[in-house]
Amino acid sequence: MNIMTEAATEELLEKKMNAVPLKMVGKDVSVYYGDKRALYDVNLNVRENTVTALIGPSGCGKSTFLRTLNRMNDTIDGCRVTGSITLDGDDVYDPSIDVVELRARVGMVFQKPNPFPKTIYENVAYGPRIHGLAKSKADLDLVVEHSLQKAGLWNEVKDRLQEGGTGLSGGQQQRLCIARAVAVSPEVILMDEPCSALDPIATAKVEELIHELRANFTIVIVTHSMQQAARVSQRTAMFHLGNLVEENDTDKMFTNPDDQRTQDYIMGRFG
Ligand SMILES: Nc1ncnc2c1ncn2[C@@H]1O[C@H](COP(=O)(O)OP(=O)(O)OP(=O)(O)O)[C@@H](O)[C@H]1O
Repeated sequence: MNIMTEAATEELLEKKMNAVPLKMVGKDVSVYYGDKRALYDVNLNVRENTVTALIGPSGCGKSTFLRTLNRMNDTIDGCRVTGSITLDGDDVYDPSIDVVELRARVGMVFQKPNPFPKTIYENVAYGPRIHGLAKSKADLDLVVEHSLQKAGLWNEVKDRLQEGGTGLSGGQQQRLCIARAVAVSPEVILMDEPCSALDPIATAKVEELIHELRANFTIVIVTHSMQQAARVSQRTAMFHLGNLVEENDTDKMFTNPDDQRTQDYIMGRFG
């Protein structure tokens, strides 16, 4: 019988994870809102075709870090980022980077479903059209269909593509936003508490979807729910007061974390 010691199991896990290529790398990332520092020298790797969950108490900097990955912080007045973030080895803050292009490669799904006030079809077709990803109307129809399929929404909407996206239920709207993100063939999808406005059934559907999307995309998700982090992610990063406390295999993080602060947070002792 082969009984592995805890240390051997951890070593094996680490070896396995180290074999997964790095998609995005954050090095010494600090973020300031005016004079206020929100992140302190964060070093965090995002691995390919992996779901990485960002957890930690309110205000610890999860969303701030998430937004550095596709430069959404650029849109906030007075926000300054130092350190470096790379995507496939390229600095995303390099002045020569086209930010629109970057956000197509690193897409985002927000907390509150925010479909455009347009038809279901147009919500999904808009991105591929502006990025020139479809050569003909037939091409575009296919992109729309495939994106809605990947978002697990096609069967529910295929007969009402010309109806308004805002007429869908909250859960359907969020899956429509996921279809919209997927439509431009991103490499990374950032999700900022994507289920916080959804009921348990819609949440379960989105979580199932995250599982499926991992085959084709790299996903980073901010969540307040530790159960959700445990269910959907393979890696978890714990933030506290703007610091990255620990980044680890999700199972290990929730059973035997390295840092006492993670243990305390998981046990509900703060936050
Ligand atoms: N636009 C902003 N202007 C000024 N300060 C900000 C801004 N956005 C965030 N902050 C501050 O930066 C810190 C980190 O906030 P952030 O939203 O990243 O935390 P979070 O962990 O995602 O929190 P929550 O779980 O409550 O969403 C907080 O102190 C917050 O008040």
